[in-house]
Amino acid sequence: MTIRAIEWDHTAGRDRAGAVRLLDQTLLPLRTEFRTVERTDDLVTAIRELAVRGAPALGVAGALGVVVAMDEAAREGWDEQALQAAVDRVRHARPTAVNLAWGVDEVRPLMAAGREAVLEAALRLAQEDESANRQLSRLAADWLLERIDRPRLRVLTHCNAGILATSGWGTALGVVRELHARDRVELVYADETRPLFQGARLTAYELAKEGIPHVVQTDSAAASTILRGLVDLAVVGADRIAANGDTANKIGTLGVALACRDASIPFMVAAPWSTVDLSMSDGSTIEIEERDGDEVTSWAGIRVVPEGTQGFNPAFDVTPARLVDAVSTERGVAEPRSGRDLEMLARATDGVTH
Ligand SMILES: CSC[C@@H](O)[C@@H](O)C(=O)COP(=O)(O)O
Repeated sequence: MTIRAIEWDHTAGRDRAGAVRLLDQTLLPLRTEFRTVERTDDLVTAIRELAVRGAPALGVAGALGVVVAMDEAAREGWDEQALQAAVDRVRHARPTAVNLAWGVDEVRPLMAAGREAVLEAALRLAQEDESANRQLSRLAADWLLERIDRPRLRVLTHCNAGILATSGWGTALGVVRELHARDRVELVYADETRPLFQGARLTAYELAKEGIPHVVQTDSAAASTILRGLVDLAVVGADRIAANGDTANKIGTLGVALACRDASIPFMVAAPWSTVDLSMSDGSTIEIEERDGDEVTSWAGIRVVPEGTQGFNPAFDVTPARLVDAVSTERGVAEPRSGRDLEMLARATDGVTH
């Protein structure tokens, strides 16, 4: 699958100076449509609506968002304060995935060097994301195949951590793709991922395109599927990983991890280093995005709860390090449950780039 969730279109935009091109993920899998974004607030809206989503893709959105803001400032005659405020709006569009702020912060210092320098850095960041994903997928597959003695693996995943959530290849689904390339996948159980169905709509879309055997199950089936012995491992992406291995990911991930622990099967997190937040020693201070309750109380625009009943809609949960067997990154595989956490991996690989 060669589709890109987010890229820079060099000739798009009103004056053909370039603009962000997003695959509108709110419409998949029924429609494949793209949004051309050349205004900061349209990018913020696209991020909030989840037209572009997934932590690594949000990192790219953050970095390219700085270019969008600079171009808009030039067009509209904004002063420096208005420009910086626009960049901040992108940076804070969603709170949980550290990649979004990271993407902005990576290129922001280059603003003084001019728009081309920022654009070049943002495009490099996107490229590096894809190569990081490929590397962490290879390392993850090696780790898993050393530990699970089966010709082909039955894999459970939650939400969407594939091509659509990154600038290419994918993280958790990148691991699945790597295993599939080695002819080691029997079946993927994709949790549908309520309330916005990233698993049913997006993960199934990617797996189908790749020809990887899969089924979609309700989120509430996951624990039972695991305890019935139908699954050999779970692999998920992450929005933020604290130094000790506590991991924020899509709501429902924690239940998967608890079931994996009870069944004594590996629970793996797959994420590029840009998702690791060493400034947080543990996950207790990770801000959990709370989304509109209507996403829970309605389905396809139809209200499914009684009038007057409110929805509660935390978008992420934090899985404690004690439940995380492995975190595969491009810098290596940490094993938080055994005490080999991200801090240790950082120290061991300081200065190592892949
Ligand atoms: C490689 S994507 C990792 C995570 O960002 C993903 O698992 C996830 O939870 C995405 O949530 P979303 O709300 O769709 O942005």
